[in-house]
Amino acid sequence: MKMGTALIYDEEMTKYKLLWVDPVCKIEVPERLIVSYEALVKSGLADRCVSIPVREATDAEILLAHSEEYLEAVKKTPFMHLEELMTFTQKYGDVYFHPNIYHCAKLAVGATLQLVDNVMTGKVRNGMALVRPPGHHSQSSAANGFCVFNNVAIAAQYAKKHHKAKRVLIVDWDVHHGQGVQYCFEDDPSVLYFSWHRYEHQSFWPNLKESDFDSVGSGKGAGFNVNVPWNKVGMGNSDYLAVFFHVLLPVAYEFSPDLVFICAGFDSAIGDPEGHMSATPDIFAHLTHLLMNLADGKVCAVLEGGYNLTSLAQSVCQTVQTLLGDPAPRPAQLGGASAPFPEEPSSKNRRPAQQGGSQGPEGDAGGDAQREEEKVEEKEEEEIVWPEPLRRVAPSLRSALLLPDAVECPDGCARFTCVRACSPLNATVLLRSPSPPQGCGDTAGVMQAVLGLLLPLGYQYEPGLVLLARLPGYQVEGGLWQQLTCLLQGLALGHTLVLLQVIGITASCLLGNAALSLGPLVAPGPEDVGSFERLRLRLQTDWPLLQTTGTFRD
Ligand SMILES: CC(O)(O)NCCCCN
Ligand SMILES: [Zn+2]
Repeated sequence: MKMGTALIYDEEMTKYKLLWVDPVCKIEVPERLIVSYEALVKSGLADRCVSIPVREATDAEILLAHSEEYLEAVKKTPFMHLEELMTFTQKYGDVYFHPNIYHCAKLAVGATLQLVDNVMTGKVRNGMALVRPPGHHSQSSAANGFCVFNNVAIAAQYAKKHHKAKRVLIVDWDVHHGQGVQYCFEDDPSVLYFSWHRYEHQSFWPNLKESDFDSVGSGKGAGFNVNVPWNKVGMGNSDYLAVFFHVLLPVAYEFSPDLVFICAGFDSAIGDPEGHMSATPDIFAHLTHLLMNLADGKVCAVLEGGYNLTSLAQSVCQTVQTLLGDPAPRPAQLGGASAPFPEEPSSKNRRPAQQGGSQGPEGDAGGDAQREEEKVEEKEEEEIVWPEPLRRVAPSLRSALLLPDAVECPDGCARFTCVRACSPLNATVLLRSPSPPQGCGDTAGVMQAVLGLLLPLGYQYEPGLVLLARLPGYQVEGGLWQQLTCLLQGLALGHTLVLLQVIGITASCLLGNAALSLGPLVAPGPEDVGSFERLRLRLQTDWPLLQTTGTFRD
């Protein structure tokens, strides 16, 4: 199984900015990329990644999701002077142009396609493209929401065309609805688009009726568009995990994609001036981990939004460190709606005053009003603090095995005589016993129980150790066993003790490899569904993460 995480970034994409006063666009600053990349370098994560160079997208690639006339119009912007750029910008909503933004937009698409090439050809297992301008709002003939070309929509079309991808999953955890992606794949059953987004009954930007939960796609694409609108702010870690367990993951496993994109916008993190959500940066480690066993681990994360420079940098690091295979941290603040953090934070996580950005033309009238508004906003922002994510240390030895002498030790594992001796991340005790009877329960039913019961319970219980036993009588077939072994490593900081008869397929998971895809799942049997639902209803009063109805009623 291929290892390695690609990181695609080029500082050229920091070389455009807002050239006039625009209170809506002033948050989209070059520093977003700078602080993210610097945090990856400072934490040592950048060095652990495979650095892949960016390239410019070709016209043909851009035309996979945009019209000729739009591309031709954008091609003219490098030669425009300020007034022409402002006039051109007026044609679109909540976006700005700059003489260098066309070049950067081609690099953002090209970087995303480089990531797809390296993942789909197995040169790396997964990766992240740190790009700007973002993409998920731009449409066939329109720039929108700081986006010029739709990086992920183009890349999904590209993966289908050039890498024969049959089913592509796009998970959009940005706090804004990526309507550009939804429009692009509206009637396409080969691309499943999932988005949660701040909505507040259509009162939040982009104020679209089609961002509501009843937009499910059309024609052959009906059912392949999943919108989760947040009708209030302050959604937290429990809400995000509950949506993954009870909505996204069952659909994603049934869809069984051969490639996963993440529209990785971090304005859904705490402290963001757009999102006003309460989820802490460490939650992106868990969201990433829960997606990494789809598509045989082929995950391409592409930066979208994120405007609090502190939570953005922390969230990017949490995401990349998980793509690298490090165990996820203990999730903070689980158990129902997020509670306000203690007054005295362990660190001063504050949004630094915006450097650079919108210095309008001299003597502009808006200056004082804008400074007033900024003071109000800064004050509001100042109150939001959160704990610094804990350092996640991956032990040098990932997996150790206690084996009978005659049994060969799989590559990458270490034979040990006692767990304490080498304090590995996980450990396995191999039991000698007659070959196990065949599996029980159907795959879909077991996966439904894993996603809808076992994982929510496990996250709420926060065990110090996960004990996995594959013993006679209650066998699950290999692919399921791998999914279970991988998914449960998101708990207990990855400390997993496995008791089993057969080592091969399990060792691969314990070494951090992705579980093999289960293939498209059929509906679980009615008796499974019934017993599962009765159990969930009985348990949910004690385990809020099992709740699926009360959580979302606004
Ligand atoms: C990429 C993005 O989703 O963060 N853009 C947000 C634009 C907001 C305009 N009011
Ligand atoms: Zn956004």
